[in-house]
Amino acid sequence: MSTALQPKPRIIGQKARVCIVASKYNEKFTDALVENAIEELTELMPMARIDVIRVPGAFEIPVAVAAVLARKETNCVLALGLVIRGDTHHADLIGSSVTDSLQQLAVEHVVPVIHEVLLVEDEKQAYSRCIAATMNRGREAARAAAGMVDVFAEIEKSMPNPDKKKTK
Ligand SMILES: Nc1c(NC[C@H](O)[C@H](O)[C@H](O)CO)[nH]c(=O)[nH]c1=O
Ligand SMILES: CC(=O)[C@@H](O)COP(=O)(O)O
Repeated sequence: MSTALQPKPRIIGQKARVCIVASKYNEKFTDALVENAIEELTELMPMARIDVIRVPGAFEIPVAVAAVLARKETNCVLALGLVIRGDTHHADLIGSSVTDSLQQLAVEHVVPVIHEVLLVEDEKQAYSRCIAATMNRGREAARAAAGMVDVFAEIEKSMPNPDKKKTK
């Protein structure tokens, strides 16, 4: 399984609204995820408005994503967080519940939700994914977001939805 970053998608020239929902827990790492995601988004989607919402821990991410999607203003949500495995099963419970909820929200609202709520073994794994460049998951999130905004624009162009509001 490749852990390296996927190539950059093409630049999105249109306006779009993107929202980052990130947990604060393990702040040194989650702050770095957010910073990397914003830098990459700014390059790939220069016309996008980027909102950032911070929640206490990874478990709180899905409900905040739900609140954002309920407003129907956003083209893509990036969920960013870091769970470091402890001694109990708590980390796995959070990881699978967050994963299931994010996918359910994306499909239910038909809006891409990018999943970079990471579950790692230790700070070494966290460092290489949140702070170092080679496999930075904040940048990966931004690339996936730009790719999905492009995919949705293509779908809209080839199969216009007459019920859809004109602008987001
Ligand atoms: N241990 C980690 C947590 N734990 C906190 C939970 O996410 C949650 O805030 C709490 O259970 C209250 O509902 N969160 C992380 O994001 N990362 C961790 O390593
Ligand atoms: C994911 C957590 O909240 C976790 O760090 C808790 O640690 P432990 O499993 O040792 O209670």
